[in-house]
Amino acid sequence: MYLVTAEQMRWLDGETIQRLGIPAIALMENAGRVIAEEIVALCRRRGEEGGRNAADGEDAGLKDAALAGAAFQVSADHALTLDNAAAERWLILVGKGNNGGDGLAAARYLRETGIAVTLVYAVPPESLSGEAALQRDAAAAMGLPAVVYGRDRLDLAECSGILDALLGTGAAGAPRGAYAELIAAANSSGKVIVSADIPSGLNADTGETHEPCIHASVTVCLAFLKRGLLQYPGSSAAGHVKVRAIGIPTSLAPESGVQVYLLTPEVLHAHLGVDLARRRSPEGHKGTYGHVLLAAGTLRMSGAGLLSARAALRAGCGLVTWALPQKLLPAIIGSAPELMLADVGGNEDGTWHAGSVSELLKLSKERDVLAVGPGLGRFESDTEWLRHLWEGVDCPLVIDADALNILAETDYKDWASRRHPVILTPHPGEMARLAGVTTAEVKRDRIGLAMGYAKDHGITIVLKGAHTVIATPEGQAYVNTTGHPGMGTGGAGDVLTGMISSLLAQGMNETQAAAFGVYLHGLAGERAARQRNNPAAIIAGDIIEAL
Ligand SMILES: NC(=O)C1=CN([C@@H]2O[C@H](COP(=O)(O)OP(=O)(O)OC[C@H]3O[C@@H](n4cnc5c(N)ncnc54)[C@H](O)[C@@H]3O)[C@@H](O)[C@H]2O)[C@@H](O)CC1
Ligand SMILES: [K+]
Repeated sequence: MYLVTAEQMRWLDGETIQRLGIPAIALMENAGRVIAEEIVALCRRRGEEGGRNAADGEDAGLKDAALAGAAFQVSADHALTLDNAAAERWLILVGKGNNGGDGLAAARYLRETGIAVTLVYAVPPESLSGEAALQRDAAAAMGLPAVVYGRDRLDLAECSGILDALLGTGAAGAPRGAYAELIAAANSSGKVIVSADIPSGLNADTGETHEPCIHASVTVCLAFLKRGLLQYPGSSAAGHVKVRAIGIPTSLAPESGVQVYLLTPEVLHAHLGVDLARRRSPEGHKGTYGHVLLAAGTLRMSGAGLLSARAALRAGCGLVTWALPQKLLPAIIGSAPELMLADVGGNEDGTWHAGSVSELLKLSKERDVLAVGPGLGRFESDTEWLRHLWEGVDCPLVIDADALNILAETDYKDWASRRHPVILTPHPGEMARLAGVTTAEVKRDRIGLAMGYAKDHGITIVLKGAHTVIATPEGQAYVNTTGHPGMGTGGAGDVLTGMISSLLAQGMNETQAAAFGVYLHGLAGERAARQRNNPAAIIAGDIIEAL
């Protein structure tokens, strides 16, 4: 599934209208219809929860008896049929553009089901133009009641739900005037809100929410997912997102320049070529599945290394060698018998020493991946140390945690010189240090920033957080959907580093390893949450055990 920008969406709309010859009003009719269907579905769920369909059994019995002898059967349009329609009163907030037009079309379909609707125009209806004006006239001809905000009396307390069709992908900047007032009033009404396409007040590309922004329970996203719906805080404002087709062919998408995908099993398999079944050769042995070298851990943060190493093994590689300061050895020996340990010297207090670089370079010759960073800490001349690894290690590099902070401080930026792939796995704070911006700037557009950085530097970025973004050197990005807030726990990132390294060692390319690693990590977190019965109880080790 694609994730588009507002500009790409405009291009796709335009091509459908011009190249395919589908009139814009037809697309708007489809939009109105699918929005109405989702509102009906929501009302039905609400009715069922309220136990209002208690008499259904009796009805069904009668219908069965009547149909038993019938040769000819007719059924109503189920998607637009609602038993308790008379109990519903919806306000349709209508903006000036095509988003408002979608709302007007939806209002007509809703009225057909028996739901009472009132149109609330944010601007005088005379100011609507194009297809939106056609919809305005159709609604008026059908006799739908309408008020104009600021001119007529309006009481939001009298409705059972609100359709937000104020602003869509054509919005520019923070909602102004009547738009802002209606958004604020809708949010404070306590009523259920459904947004047409995107919540009004949301930046469709970045997920930034302007002040004010609609807080919807459901967003009926039209044709293609908009990037902003997958980025926070936009994700929270959108509520449950339903993507509905309106007649714009998916086959046009590649030409629109879209480069961002939702990370689903289908994308992993069909687009990225990942073998989801993870078949192993009957002839395979530990040497077949790759060997990870991990440089991680200090005396005070030995757990980070241990978690990474164990996660790598659980993710399927044949062997893991953990290179660590000598002082850690007595504490670690026996804690994970499957691991190989390599003493690389170090300081008296159990921290790393820059002199370890020659031993690491030697060790890396026999290994398929070097993962560096979890619990590494900082030490004297660490920037030189990392530069030597960068230049000298003849296999893919995965760089995490403190190693990212070291990298951010080096002036060594000869990224293109590496023959083998580099994967960086920053959280937003580390990403900010790498890119020389603030954490707030990273969060303002996680997808855009990760894509730009990965492409500029020819590396793969795994920007962690809710909906982790994987950005490739070729300029594509994948946005993850697995996982949950319970995974915000110490060590979860170390586990991910181990998993990605393990998949690389098993022969996946850097995009496959990063994307599949992130996806599996989230899935394992979900399984761990089910096993514990509560996401809050999860610790990083549970994620490893759930693999
Ligand atoms: N063919 C198409 O283009 C289709 C578009 N669709 C709908 O059309 C939407 C995009 O429509 P438009 O491009 O007309 O734009 P919008 O309907 O999103 O809104 C643009 C209008 O809102 C006003 N406006 C913009 N920013 C504002 C702000 N900050 N404060 C107050 N007023 C502001 C301006 O008057 C502008 O004309 C989509 O989100 C979707 O809902 C659908 O009807 C399907 C087909
Ligand atoms: K909207």
